[in-house]
Amino acid sequence: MSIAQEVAKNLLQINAVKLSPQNPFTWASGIKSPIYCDNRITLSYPSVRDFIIQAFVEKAQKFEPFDIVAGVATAGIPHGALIADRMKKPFIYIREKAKSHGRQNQIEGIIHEGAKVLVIEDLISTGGSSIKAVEAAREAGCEVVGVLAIFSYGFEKAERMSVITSASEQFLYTYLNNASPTGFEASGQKLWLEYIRPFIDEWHLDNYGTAYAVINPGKPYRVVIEGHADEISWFVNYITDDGFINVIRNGGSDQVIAPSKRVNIHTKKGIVKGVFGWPAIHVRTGKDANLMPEIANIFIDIGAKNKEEVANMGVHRQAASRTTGTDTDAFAYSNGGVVSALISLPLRYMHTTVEMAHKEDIENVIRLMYETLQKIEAHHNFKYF
Ligand SMILES: O=P(O)(O)OC[C@H]1O[C@H](OP(=O)(O)OP(=O)(O)O)[C@H](O)[C@@H]1O
Repeated sequence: MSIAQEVAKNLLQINAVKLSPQNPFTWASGIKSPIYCDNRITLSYPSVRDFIIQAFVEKAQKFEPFDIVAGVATAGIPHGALIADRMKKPFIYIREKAKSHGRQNQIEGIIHEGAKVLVIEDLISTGGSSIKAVEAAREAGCEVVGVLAIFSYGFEKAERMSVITSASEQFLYTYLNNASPTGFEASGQKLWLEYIRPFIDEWHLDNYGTAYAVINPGKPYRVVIEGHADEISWFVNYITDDGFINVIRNGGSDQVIAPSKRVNIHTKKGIVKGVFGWPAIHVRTGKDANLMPEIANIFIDIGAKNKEEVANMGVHRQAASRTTGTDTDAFAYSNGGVVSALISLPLRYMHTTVEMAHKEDIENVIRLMYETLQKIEAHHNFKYF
């Protein structure tokens, strides 16, 4: 008889398997089931208990080396403690969530960062309880070497445990709901760093606006996983006399999908709500019959009656940064990012023999360069945070 068959036989003999087809049991996950296997009953039968603990220990040995046995509250606690005792290992247990009183712990017992932990459950149905325990151990800086249970119902959901944990899903939503427009990614980068910190050895920022983390620093062979921290957005480009806001792209924003979108305008005074307005279908006649959204004809309405009211709400033009097509780009991208700004001169007929600029504009550009340089102090930190 295999260990699995022996365990099943024992569970049936001690009446741990309960059937109630008329009045189904509710499992921890909320699933209604005609079967309930109460593994706690095994603890009341020394010979069954001993058999199960021995089987656990044999499986646990395959996960060596590990430092700590962790029981999942509550039914995983006694089994975990017995296994730890037999293997002469430290024991901890992990609650479903942190206590609201006392020391407010989710993990009870002594753990240390970098510890290798084997998690013990009594049973796995959806895997929800085990995953929460694994996440808690990971958040505490431990490495989970495996999860063992007396049995699993073999549900696909638990067999194929998602790589997306509730903590990573929560992070994703927090990250997505945080505004992180191109050039202003610091708050998003901070959220990412906060989430990733338990998994990394060190982190850095460069002058180019990159935040990066390193695992196993100093090793000769390196692999980079790269991702964008920025969100596409729009910048306020021009405010009309009657209080409408024209925009310019910040990143690859698509004007075709802009109309009818709700908008948050981030200002020094806080968020100003607005909408991308669009003329109604029945008034789009004549030359406007096939009107398509273009950068020049999309606009944000914040309910202001004129330019002054828009300004009073804290909405102002924002200069947009982009690839310049000049050698400024080469400076900006060199040596891990060099802080660069291109100051352009307004002119007409560029690259023709009649290229012309206004003397006043030339003077103002010189002044702008001078004032800008005056503002840069020695060792000025240009990093995002
Ligand atoms: O894989 P899952 O869908 O999470 O289900 C398994 C969990 O359900 C039971 O816990 P329950 O909360 O019923 O009891 P307990 O508090 O005694 O551990 C069982 O002990 C597991 O912990």
